[in-house]
Amino acid sequence: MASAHLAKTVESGSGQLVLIPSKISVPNRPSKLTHRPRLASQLADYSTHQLTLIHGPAGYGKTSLSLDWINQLNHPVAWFSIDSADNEPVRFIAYLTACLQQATQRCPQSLEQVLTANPIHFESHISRLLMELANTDIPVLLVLDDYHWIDNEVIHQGLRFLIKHKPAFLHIVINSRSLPPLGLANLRLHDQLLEIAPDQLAFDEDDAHQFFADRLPFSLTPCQLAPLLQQVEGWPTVLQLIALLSTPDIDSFESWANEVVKGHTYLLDYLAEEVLTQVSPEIKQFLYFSSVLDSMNDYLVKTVTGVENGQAMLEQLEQLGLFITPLDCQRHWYRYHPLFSTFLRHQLGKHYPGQTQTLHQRACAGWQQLGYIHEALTHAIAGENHCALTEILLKHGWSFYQQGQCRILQQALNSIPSATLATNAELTMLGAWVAQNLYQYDDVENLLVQAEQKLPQQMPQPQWQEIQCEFNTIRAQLAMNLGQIKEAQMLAQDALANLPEERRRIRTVALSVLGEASFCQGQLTKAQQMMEEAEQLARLRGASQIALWTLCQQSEIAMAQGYLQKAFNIQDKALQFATEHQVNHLPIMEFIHRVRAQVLFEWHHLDGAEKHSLAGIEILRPQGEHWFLQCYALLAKITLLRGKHTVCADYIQKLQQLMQGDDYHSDWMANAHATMLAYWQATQDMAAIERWQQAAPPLSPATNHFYQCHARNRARAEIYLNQPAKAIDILTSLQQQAVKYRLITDQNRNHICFAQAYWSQDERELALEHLEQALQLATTTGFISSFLLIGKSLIVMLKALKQDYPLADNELQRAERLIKLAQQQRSLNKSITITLDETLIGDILLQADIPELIKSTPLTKREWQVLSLIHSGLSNEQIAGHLEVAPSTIKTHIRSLYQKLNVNHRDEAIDIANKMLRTIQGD
Ligand SMILES: Nc1ncnc2c1ncn2[C@@H]1O[C@H](COP(=O)(O)OP(=O)(O)OP(=O)(O)O)[C@@H](O)[C@H]1O
Repeated sequence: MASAHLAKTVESGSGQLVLIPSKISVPNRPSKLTHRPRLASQLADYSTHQLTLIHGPAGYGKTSLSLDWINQLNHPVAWFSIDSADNEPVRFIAYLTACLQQATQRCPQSLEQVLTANPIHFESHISRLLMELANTDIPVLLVLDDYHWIDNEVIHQGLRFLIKHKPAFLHIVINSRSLPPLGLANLRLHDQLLEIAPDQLAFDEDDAHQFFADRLPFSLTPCQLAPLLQQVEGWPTVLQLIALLSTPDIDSFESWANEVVKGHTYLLDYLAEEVLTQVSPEIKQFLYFSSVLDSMNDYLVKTVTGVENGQAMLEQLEQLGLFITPLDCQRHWYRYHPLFSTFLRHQLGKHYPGQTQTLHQRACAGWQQLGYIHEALTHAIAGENHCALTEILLKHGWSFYQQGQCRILQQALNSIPSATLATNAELTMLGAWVAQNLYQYDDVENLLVQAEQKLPQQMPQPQWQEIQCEFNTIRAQLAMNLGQIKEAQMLAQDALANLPEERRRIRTVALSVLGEASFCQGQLTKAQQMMEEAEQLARLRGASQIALWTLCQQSEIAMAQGYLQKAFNIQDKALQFATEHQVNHLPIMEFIHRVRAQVLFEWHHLDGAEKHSLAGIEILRPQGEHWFLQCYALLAKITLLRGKHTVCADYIQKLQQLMQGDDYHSDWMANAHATMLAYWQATQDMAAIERWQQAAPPLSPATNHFYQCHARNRARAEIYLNQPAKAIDILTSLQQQAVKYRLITDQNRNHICFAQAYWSQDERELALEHLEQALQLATTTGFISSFLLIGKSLIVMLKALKQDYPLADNELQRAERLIKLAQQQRSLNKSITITLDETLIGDILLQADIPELIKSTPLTKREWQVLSLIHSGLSNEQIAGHLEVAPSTIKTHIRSLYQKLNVNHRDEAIDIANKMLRTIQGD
């Protein structure tokens, strides 16, 4: 705690020192002091040490920790709050004596002497003091708070003497920002020093959690707390500043915390008052100049600040507790606390305007000299050093790109004026690939067009043609990403025909574009071969982005072929590749996580699917929410199968919002629409389905999985809107194409849709035929979830299938597992959604709680039918029409039915049917 006392020596008329009582009183323990058990247990060991030293930068909680600690102890405490004026030996010894006298009620002579005799001999006075204090066995704690004010060697020497000769009952505690020269190394060596260092003083998550819980009207989750704590590196004063002025709701808390962390004026003022006032002008300038460095060593600080003794300066800053941390055991590398850095940079701008750029340029040269190119590039950007930027990018840009360092590349390229960039083909291509990689498609075309206006005049025609081929390959990839298959194919073919053999990297890209185009056109085998070849070439050239892209494509092809296990294994390869090449952060990794989530979802590994969808979102967070569409669609389907209505509704809303404002690739749209339709069906939102149907995009030839998905969405909408015949028409042509192009996964999905359509049309036999074929294909695909999305009616369909068809063992097992899962599934809509069917009657009769009469006097087949139709909400006339009999016949059936069910009204009959069905439906 910085002393609140005025550092004034008051002398009475007699020349006696008058002591300020509050400097030797233990400060009041603040009521909301956070108890820190981790540190308390360390301090509990104090009596076995000669000295306790609590050291750390300003406001790190040294005083607070001591106050909390002594509050737990039952001992007398001699407390001395030191300030700048106490650097005088006489004054220091007077206060030291007085606080000990006050705590022990002893040594009156020493006090008398020190207050009157002037000058005194420091060490002999301490000897006298110790003699007077002798013969007591009550433990006493002497706390010297803010010892960093002392730099008088006489006082240090006296204190070393005191520490060495102190009696056992006395324990000395020193709180200091700097490391005092009190023989610490020797004490450490003999295990005589109990030391609480800055990294221990910093608040950890437990401390911070308790601290905010005592102060805020809302609680912070670990996810909110951890990043904040990381940014402030546990510095209690900053947390106090955040808590003190925080508003009563969590949203403004976060923005306020953010403001403080970025360098709020209160924090800057605190540091200016508490820290800068205590350092020499040379140190101040060194701090300002070196603040442009995120980490530093002797060479760098010399290069940047111009000092001759860089290492000695760094060690001195550490010794003074100036928010500097060594980064290695040898203490060659250091860094400042990030908030202190912010503060220093602020001061640098204020006191040395115009100097910052020069310092960054020096730092850039320094890092380059040491061979750290990334750091050099950062400073070249900050120093707007165009020459250095161009030089570094031309020399190292592509290797940065291969390592996936697209963000810094983009920053660097953005720092070069666009007119300059356009005259450099290499940098333009680098920029275009970076933008395409970051999904900033508009920027790709802009960069290419600008260069096309300048470059042809700068070089011979053949060279320009070669460059244009490269430009067209980038455009081919872009067209592919935008779903313009023909355009992409044309550009890639042209590039391959005209690019020289030695341009291998770009030829590999063109090959992968052609592979993808083949895939989209239904040529799966050809696509697979091209992608494998492109993968090999990319691996040979160490082109990690292209290698990953081709692996993703291979995984998608395997999925389309129905080989989900193969797709899964390819994804493993991709994940392993990314780890080996340390490119797990690349935007393309979202693709891998997404396809992995799709497979896991199909296999009903919902937790795994969720994990990978969330991982995909995290990877694309810097790109913005637009790119979350696919992962949101997956998460919506997962929550739908889990029966989590509210969460699912949230995701559906997000999908709708994203699609309102943006244009997406057909693949993305089709997946999102499929999810939305499944949700509307589950919630029986027919109006939404109708609206979707009216605005649905037109059908395209379904040569690939996304056009198949799109057409199937149309068929699904027809089924849900009770137009199964229309659905069957769409599905029939869809299935023909799926068979023609060997799209097995789509065939599997189409069969499921067929089954649903025929079932709702009461075409039981055809429905079961398709269901059986779907089950057959599922032995290859491993499908579970696509079946479950049918909802509860899957139960009765599968029971009927089991009864009517001799199923192979593995199909039977899958059918039984599906029935179980469908029964356990929580639906979004709590109503009974399955209908009474003859297949279910056997199951129903086995239930314990059905009316006895049904068991003893079973319903006839007709009566079951009638009960089923009553349950479906049909009137007597409608039932008669449906069964093609006279209304009077239906009345007779109903009378008999009521008798057997022992009921008098229609509602009661419906109620019983509901109960019976619920036992089958589960939920
Ligand atoms: N255990 C704690 N509980 C609550 N607040 C704390 C605690 N430790 C530190 N703080 C907060 O941090 C601020 C600084 O703490 P403290 O004065 O103890 O630091 P210091 O290291 O002694 O500072 P200086 O270097 O200026 O002497 C306090 O005013 C308080 O708001």
